[in-house]
Amino acid sequence: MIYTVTLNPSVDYVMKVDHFQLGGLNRTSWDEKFPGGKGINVSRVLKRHGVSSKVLGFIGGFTGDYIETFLSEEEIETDFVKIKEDTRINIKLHTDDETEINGTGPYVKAEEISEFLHKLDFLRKGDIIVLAGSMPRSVPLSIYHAIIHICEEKNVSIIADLSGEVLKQISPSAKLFLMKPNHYELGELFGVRIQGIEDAYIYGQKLVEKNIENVIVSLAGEGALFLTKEVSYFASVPEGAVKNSAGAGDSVVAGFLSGFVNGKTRKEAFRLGVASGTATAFSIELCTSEEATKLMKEIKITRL
Ligand SMILES: Nc1ncnc2c1ncn2[C@@H]1O[C@H](COP(=O)(O)OP(=O)(O)O)[C@@H](O)[C@H]1O
Ligand SMILES: O=P(O)(O)OC[C@H]1O[C@](O)(COP(=O)(O)O)[C@@H](O)[C@@H]1O
Repeated sequence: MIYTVTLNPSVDYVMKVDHFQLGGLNRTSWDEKFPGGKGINVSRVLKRHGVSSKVLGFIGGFTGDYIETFLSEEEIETDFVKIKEDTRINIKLHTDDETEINGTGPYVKAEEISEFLHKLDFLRKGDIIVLAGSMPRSVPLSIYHAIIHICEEKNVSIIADLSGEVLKQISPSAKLFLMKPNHYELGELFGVRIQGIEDAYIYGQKLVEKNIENVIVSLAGEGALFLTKEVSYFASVPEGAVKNSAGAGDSVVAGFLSGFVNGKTRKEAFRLGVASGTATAFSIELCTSEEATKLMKEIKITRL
């Protein structure tokens, strides 16, 4: 079974504002709401690729109800810990640029954190867990150490799509099946600025040396790198009109994972991951399986 963990889900409020004026009254020319949060996006794209998973995390209030209903309508299984405060709303503002404002998230009580950790009792050998996204401020970093400890004891494979301090804390010691930083997160991890594919390769290799089995470094419109001890690939992506890149990275993780569990080679799983990421960037919502499959032939993979 695949589990995705989103400790800090969100309602993503995507809005388009023409002629945006900072400090003025602006009106949207288009707006839409979607459930968000990285693990949730991974589960939604997995489902579109025909792979089932269960969504875990903290959820609360009217925003939490919206997310649960939305996921249940898409026939995605959830097992959230219900918390008292509202799940956050993240703003995705489309002007000439894409600007994101992500909320800090609700207050989560100590007993709600314990309830979450107890839920992990059902993990079994061979399961895969995807740990993705930020944490509400009230949740201590130690929750990830606890989750990783449980997974290691139970022989559960861990995929990490984390950033900032969390990533810094867990990556030196955790045995991970897959890690997918974007170039910015990779740079943050090593205290450097990643400028281009060569830098991404150098620092991505450092993660492979730390015993991370598969590393994907995504570089937005520049493509992505796939690095392992045995082999490394670069995938180029086609040019196209970016409609909404929120969820593109999550789609890379979901595409790779669906390819992997369906028995594709790692190279082809990587291709499906990158195609899924680009298909999501080129659409308003997360990609469909058809959109990703259609792009597969345009993803050129080079062995490094
Ligand atoms: N401008 C773009 N053109 C084509 N593909 C894109 C573009 N931006 C993102 N993607 C696709 O989405 C993937 C993830 O994007 P990236 O921005 O690196 O990750 P994240 O969403 O985690 O920040 C890229 O590897 C690529 O496949
Ligand atoms: O937990 P964080 O880091 O605040 O990120 C949450 C945001 O990330 C997203 O999951 C999108 O992530 P990616 O663009 O990295 O794939 C949004 O749906 C959500 O608003």
